[in-house]
Amino acid sequence: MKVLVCDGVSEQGVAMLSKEFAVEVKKKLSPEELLAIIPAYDALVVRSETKVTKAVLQAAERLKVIGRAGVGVDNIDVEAATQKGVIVLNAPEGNTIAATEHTVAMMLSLARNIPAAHASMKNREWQRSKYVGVEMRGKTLGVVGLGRIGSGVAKRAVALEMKVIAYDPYINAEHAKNLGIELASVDDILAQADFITFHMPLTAQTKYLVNKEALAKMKPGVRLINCARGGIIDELALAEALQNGAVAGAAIDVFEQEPVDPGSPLLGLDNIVLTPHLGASTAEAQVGVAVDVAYGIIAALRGEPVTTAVNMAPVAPHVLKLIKPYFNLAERMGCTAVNLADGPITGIDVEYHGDITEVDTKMLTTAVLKGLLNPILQEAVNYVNAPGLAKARNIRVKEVKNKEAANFANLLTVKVTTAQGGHLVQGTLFGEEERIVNIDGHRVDVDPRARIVICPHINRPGVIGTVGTLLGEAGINISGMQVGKTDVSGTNIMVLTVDNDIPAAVLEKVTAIDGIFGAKLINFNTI
Ligand SMILES: NC(=O)c1ccc[n+]([C@@H]2O[C@H](COP(=O)([O-])OP(=O)(O)OC[C@H]3O[C@@H](n4cnc5c(N)ncnc54)[C@H](O)[C@@H]3O)[C@@H](O)[C@H]2O)c1
Ligand SMILES: O=C(O)[C@H](O)COP(=O)(O)O
Repeated sequence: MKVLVCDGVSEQGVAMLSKEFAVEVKKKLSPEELLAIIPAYDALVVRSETKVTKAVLQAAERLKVIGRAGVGVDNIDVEAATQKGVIVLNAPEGNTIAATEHTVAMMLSLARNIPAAHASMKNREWQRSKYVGVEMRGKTLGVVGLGRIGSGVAKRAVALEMKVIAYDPYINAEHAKNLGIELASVDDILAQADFITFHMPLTAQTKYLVNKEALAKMKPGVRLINCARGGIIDELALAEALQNGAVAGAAIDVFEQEPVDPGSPLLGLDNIVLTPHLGASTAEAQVGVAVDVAYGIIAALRGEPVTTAVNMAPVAPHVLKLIKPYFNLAERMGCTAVNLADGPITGIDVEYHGDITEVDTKMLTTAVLKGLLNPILQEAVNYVNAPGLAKARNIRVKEVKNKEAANFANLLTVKVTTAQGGHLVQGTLFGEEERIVNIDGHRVDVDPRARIVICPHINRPGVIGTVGTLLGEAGINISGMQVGKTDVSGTNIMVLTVDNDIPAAVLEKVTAIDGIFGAKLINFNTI
């Protein structure tokens, strides 16, 4: 597997990736250079500089995962990635403190004119009256976007004895109350705040949230801070408001175009504090995001679920802990079920029994789909594209939960429906060991990690021996064997563990044995 690392990603993360994959670090690639080399890579790691466009994704024949060493994924065409089944993951927490502290530093620098005073002194001047500032205590801070960074800024502003009001359509009043602040509408914030800081992603809803009209509603002499994303503030409108004094000052870390156009009107203003997208640029944050993203890339390339994927439903850590041991089992059960199916699958029912029913099991159902679709599709099926691929093939997927689990702490059941009828596979964990415990009503105890042959047959003397002899003559060693404890009268199932792959012609001969209904070889080693 080959990993391409672009932008300045910390060495710690690169070292983690290098232990497992062939890693190449290439900084400052032009869009054309990226387009030319991307077909060779299985994974791509970026920060905010590299633009992962639709064209890049179209050219990326082998790409399985894009890791963003940071929060914002607006430089990645996530929709195009999802359509292609490419996982996009980020490192949402590693730079929270860095961006929070940078915001506070920007706010204080702005209030006390520190950058301008510093520049003046470097110019051999001593201008005390020119740089009189304002205090934070008693001022109202409006926080727009009360997520990780917004909440961190609010907490620190409370410590500065500011009155904090916040707007976030997805945050409840309890969260605000715990921070010692109040929720408010955008209009309330515009009308009341002395300082307003923005901490939400750039979306269709947030683009130019601060435009001419919004600026006109603000308190005269307001100060604005944007350490979230360029484009939340209309820069031309802001420049005008800074020039005419409606806005007393602004502290801006992120810009509509990065690097900033040298002709930008913001660059010529005195009442502005500017930094070149430095919010996440601390030593600690860069190690944090690089290590987090490396863990994500490693999991994704191993085919394991990724907790920080942005184009998959997120999984809470306590849920992941409970369901993670079942991922391989679920995938192998899906693989078994599709191998048993005797025609196109029209429906899949995944039933959960036991304590596992208390948590969200959607990702396990996706693991079943992954195992079921991978053997039959040309393209690689993963946790991102599996549900969409099932839907595109008109396969109905249903989850059923029942807390009671007969004989097992937790039991997974996969039922596939075909025009010919259906098949059933049940599995569980014995301690940490995965086991398939039922196939089509026949109780078995199969370790789903090796190469197995499943043969349904008539329950009468001589049938099993004939299969053994035939495989032996074909040079296939049988290293394990299970015969179902049957609940189904007249028929049974044998599951043979074999050491070699079996040629199709030999499987056909096994199927042709009188009393054998079929012979399906499943090589779990390929999962
Ligand atoms: N300057 C930097 O270097 C730097 C560093 C880290 C993060 N960021 C950016 O800061 C922003 C916040 O990051 P975070 O980690 O706190 O993200 P987060 O996901 O924890 O918080 C974002 C918040 O925005 C809210 N939100 C969404 N739409 C909104 C809307 N229309 N109005 C108001 N609120 C809305 C969400 O509910 C959420 O609570 C992101 O844009 C991120 O890319 C910048
Ligand atoms: O979204 C983020 O994480 C920040 O904007 C940081 O971007 P950077 O990794 O390019 O510094």
